[in-house]
Amino acid sequence: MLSLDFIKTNRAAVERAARDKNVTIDLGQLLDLDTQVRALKTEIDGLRAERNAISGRFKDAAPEEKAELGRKAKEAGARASELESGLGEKQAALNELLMLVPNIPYDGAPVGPDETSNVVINTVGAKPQFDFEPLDHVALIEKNDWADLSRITQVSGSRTYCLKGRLALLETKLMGWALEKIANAGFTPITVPAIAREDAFLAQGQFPGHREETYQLPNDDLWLAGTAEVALTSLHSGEIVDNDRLPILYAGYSPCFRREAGSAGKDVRGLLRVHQFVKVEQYVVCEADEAVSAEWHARLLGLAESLLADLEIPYQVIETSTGDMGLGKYRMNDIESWVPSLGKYRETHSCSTLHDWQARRANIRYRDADGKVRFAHTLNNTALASPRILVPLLENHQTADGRVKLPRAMQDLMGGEFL
Ligand SMILES: Nc1ncnc2c1ncn2[C@@H]1O[C@H](COS(=O)(=O)NC(=O)[C@@H](N)CO)[C@@H](O)[C@H]1O
Repeated sequence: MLSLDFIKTNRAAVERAARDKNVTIDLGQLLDLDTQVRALKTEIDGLRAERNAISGRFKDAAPEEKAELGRKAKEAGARASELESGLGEKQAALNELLMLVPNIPYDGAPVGPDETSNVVINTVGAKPQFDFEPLDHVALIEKNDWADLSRITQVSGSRTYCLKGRLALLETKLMGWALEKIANAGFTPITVPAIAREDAFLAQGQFPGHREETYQLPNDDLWLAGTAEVALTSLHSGEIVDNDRLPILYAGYSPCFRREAGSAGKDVRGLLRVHQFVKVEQYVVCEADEAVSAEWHARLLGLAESLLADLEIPYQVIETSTGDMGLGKYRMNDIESWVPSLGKYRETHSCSTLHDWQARRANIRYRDADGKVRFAHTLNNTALASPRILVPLLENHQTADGRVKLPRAMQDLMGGEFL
C-alpha cells in the first residue's frame, strides 16, 4: 500500500505504475473519497467542540437557559453520530481502494504486459550434453519407483503426489540442508503455519486480488497460504521494532498450498506444478532505505544462486517485467533452472523487494536512529521449493542407465554417489 501523501504528490508516477502493471484503478475517485473523509472528520470535530463548549457553559447557566443548552448539545451530538456512520462507510471504501494501488516498479524493470517481456540478465552453468536419449523426471521416477503420481490422485485429486524411497529422503534432507545454509548466513530458522487469517493475506498482498488461488477453511474463517511469506509478513504486525533489532532475518520453512486455479492444462505431467509443496523461504524486515533494500535483494539472490551452484543445476536470472512482477513489487528477479526434457529454463526461485508496501499493510514500524517512527521495508526470496527443484535436479544429473548421480553436496547427505 502507498501512503495517501505519496499518491497525492506523485499521482502521475502512480498512474504510470498502474498502467505498466495492467492495474485498473481510479485515483480520482480515491482522492475524492479522501477529501470527503477529511471534510467529514473536520465537521464531526466541530460538532464535538460545539457540544463540549455547551456542556462547559451548562453548570453556570440560568435555569431557563439550561433547557435550550441541553437541546443544542443533544442536537450537535445526534448530528455528529449521524455523520460518523457516513464517515465509516467512506473510510472503508477508501481503504479498499488503497489496497489496490500498485507499488512503483524499479526503473530498470522491462515495461511489458507479462512474462514474455522478462529479460535474462545472467546465465550460469553449462547445460548437460547427454550421449544418450535422456529421460524426463517422470520416466526417471517410474524407472526407480521414486514416487506415486497416479494412484494417489484417486485419493487426493489432481496435482498431488507421493515421493517414495530415496527421493522422499532426498526431499527432506534437501529442505534441512537449505534451512541450515540460510541459517548459517545469519537468518533465524523458523517453521511457520500455512494456516492464517484473512488479514495476513491482505498484508502480504495475496488478497484482495488472488483469493481464487487460495484454499479456504470456511468453518474457521481461515485460509491456507501458498508461501511462508504470508505468516512472516504479519509476524511483527502492529509492532514498533527498535532500530537495533533490524534487520530481522528469517529462514522460514512451511508447507505451501496453492489451488493453481488459473493454471488449467499447464504443467500437468509430474512435479512442476502441484497443490501442496514445501519451501524454505528467505525473509527480511529492514530499515526504510532503498540502498539497504537493494543490498539485501542482492544478498537474497546470491544465497539462492549459491544453493543452485551446490546442486550443480544450470540456471538463468531474470529481470521481471512490470506486468509480471505483481502489485506490491518494486523489483523482482526470478531464477529459472534448466529442465532438459523441456529444453527450457523454468522458474524455481523468485526474489522480491517491496520497500514499505507490505509493511504499511501489515503495520510493521520501527524507530529510526533519530527516534522517528517509520514503516519498515520487507523482502523475500525462495531458498528452495520442492518438489519443483527435484525436476531439474533429477534430469540434469541422470546417467545412461537411468540412475541419478548426486551433486557433491548431496552425496554427503545421502551417503552415496547415486540417488
Ligand atoms: N504450484 C506449485 N507447485 C510447485 N512449486 C511451486 C508452485 N508454486 C510455486 N512453486 C515454487 O515456489 C517458488 C516461489 O513461489 S513464488 O510464488 O514464485 N514466490 C514466493 O512464494 C515468494 N514468497 C518467494 O518464495 C516458485 O519459484 C516455485 O519454485
